[in-house]
This record gives sequence, C-alpha cells and structure tokens, in this order.
Amino acid sequence: LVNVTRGRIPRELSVNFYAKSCPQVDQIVASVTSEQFREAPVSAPATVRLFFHDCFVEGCDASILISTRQGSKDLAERDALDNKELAVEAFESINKAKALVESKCPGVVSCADILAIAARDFVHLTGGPYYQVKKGRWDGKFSMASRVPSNIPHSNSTVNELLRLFSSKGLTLEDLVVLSGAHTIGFSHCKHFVDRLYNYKGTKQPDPAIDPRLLKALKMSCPQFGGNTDIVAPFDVTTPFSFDNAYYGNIESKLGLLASDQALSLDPRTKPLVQALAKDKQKFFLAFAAAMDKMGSIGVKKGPRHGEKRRDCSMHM
Ligand code: HEM
Ligand SMILES: [Ca+2]
Ligand SMILES: [Ca+2]
Repeated sequence: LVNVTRGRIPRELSVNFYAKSCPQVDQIVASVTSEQFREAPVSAPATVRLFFHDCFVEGCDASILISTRQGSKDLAERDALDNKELAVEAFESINKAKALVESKCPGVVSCADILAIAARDFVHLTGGPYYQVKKGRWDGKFSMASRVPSNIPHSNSTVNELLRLFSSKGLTLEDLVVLSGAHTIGFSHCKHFVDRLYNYKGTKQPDPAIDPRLLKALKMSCPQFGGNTDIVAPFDVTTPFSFDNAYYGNIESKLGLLASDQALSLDPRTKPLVQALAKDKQKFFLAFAAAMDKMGSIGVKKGPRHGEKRRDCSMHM
C-alpha cells in the first residue's frame, strides 16, 4: 500500500503491481520464455540486449517494439541502424508472451513490463541470477529512429563517453561495469571490432590489447575487406552460452571483443571493479540483478498522460 498514491496511478514500480489484475503474469511469461529458449536459444542474448536498447531510448517503455508504419518515412526506433542487428527472435518472444498474457488478463499488462520480465527470465535460463522484477511501466507513445544513435553506446566509445552516457541515465560507473557483464553471452558482427584487428586507431597495426591467439582466430573469421557481413564472434570466448562472470577474467587476459569491453580493464577507474567481479561470481550476480533493476527504472511512464497500454506491442494505440 505504500506504493499507492491517492489517485489510481501508483507512483513507484512494484513487484506485486499486478497482484489483483494479473497475479500469474510472471508464470505466464515464463511459460513462453522457457519454450522459446528451448526452440531458439539465441532469443536469450537478443532479448537482454533488446531490453537495454529499450531502456536507453525514451526509457523502459517498449518504444523499441513499435514497427514503422507502412509507407511512412518516419522510421521507428526498431529500424535505426543501431537496432538492425537485434535478432527477430527477441521480438517474437515478446509478442508471444504478450499474446498469452492478453488471453489471460486482457488489456492489463504493458509490453514494457513483459520485456523486463522476459529479459530476467533469459538471464536466468542461461545460468544467471533470478531476481524479482518490479512492474507498473506504461508503454510509450513515441518511437523515433532519430533518437537512437545518441543514446546507444558504440563499440569505439571511450570510457569517458560511456560514463557520460550512463550517468545521463542515472547510472554509475559501477552500473556500467556490471551491466557490461551481459556480454558474457551473445555474439557480435565483425564490423564492431574489425578495426582492432587490422588498423587500430589508424595505426595500420592491431590493437596491442588483444591476445595474439584471439587476434589470429578473429582475423580468420573477419577479413579486413570483403568478408561475409553475417559472420559473428562470441563476446565471451570461454563460455558464450552461459551467463557467468567469465567476461571479466577474459578482459583481464586481453580477450575482450569490443574496444569498449577491453577498455574497462585498462582504465584505472573501472579496473578494480573488473578484478573484483572476475574473482567473485556471487558478487557479480547480486550486482547484476541490482543494476538491471536500476536500468529497468529509467524514464518509466506511470499513467495515461505519458503512456499507453498496447494490445499489440508493435503498434501504438
Ligand atoms: C557499455 C556499452 C555497450 C556497448 C558499446 C555495447 C555494444 C554492443 C555491440 C556492438 C553488440 C553486437 C551487436 C551485433 O553485432 O549483433 C552488442 C551485443 C550485445 N549486448 Fe551490448 N553493448 C554495451 C552494453 C550492453 C549492456 C548494458 C547490455 C545489457 C545489460 C548489453 C547486452 C548485449 C547482449 C546480450 C549482446 C548480444 C546480443 C546477441 O547475441 O544477440 N550490452 N553490444
Ligand atoms: Ca524505450
Ligand atoms: Ca559466459
């Protein structure tokens, strides 16, 4: 009851937000995510990234799920370059979960909450922590591709740039290091790291901060010119399918994939935390759960003034 204002719109997100209106929502979503994980395991990293890209642009409001209107020249976020690589399986998981939730509790649960729940499920399904997800987000009324590039970090962003972007979202240096640990699962296309292999910062030499064996392997997958643009490499060369703390040990051993990953173990501000997380998986899991909760609160809309409740996550009301 502490979460409830005098009006009908609660002020804070809460774990029990749907206790009356859709008490089974977590289980309903779980039935979909677990099946989706069996059928298409790539849904796991893809959905975790989808949640991140949603929260960083206009807040956690499912703005990323909106499809560009047929024939419209105003592209929705989903069609921005930085979102083009988000696997369709991630969108499918959310659509399936939404459809099942609508069949049990019509018109009640936002797409933004379903995405937050599904992201948690996939972290857990890959071996990561299980944490309670707070709910009560409304879906956003806007989705513009032009808002994406300045709000999403890039592989060549410096630690200063990353810190500035994260702090503009209310996230700290610790959140940056901990959330980057999501790169313990998933894959990256060559274009995000190819400069490190052949021409680091215009030197025509590889990045000295890459282990020579990893460099050799990555060069085999990713030629400097004319390679297949569909080729991907794992972020975590040791356990790419399991959510563990191996990411941190890797970047300490010059096995980071993106310059932005490797930078976290080189910068004196972030290095101590990288070392601590590499040593202590439990510490990483607790910190990751807390940081996901914090990221999940960015720019949340809490009522019909700024938000909507979509039936179809890909279309505004
Ligand atoms: C800190 C700055 C970050 C940068 C520069 C960054 C950049 C990238 C890039 C370039 C990719 C590869 C996309 C592709 O080629 O398909 C990627 C994938 C991924 N990112 Fe990040 N990311 C960052 C932070 C995060 C955060 C905070 C999360 C989640 C909490 C996250 C989760 C993921 C996941 C799970 C993948 C794998 C996607 C897949 O395999 O489908 N990233 N990221
Ligand atoms: Ca959003
Ligand atoms: Ca891993």
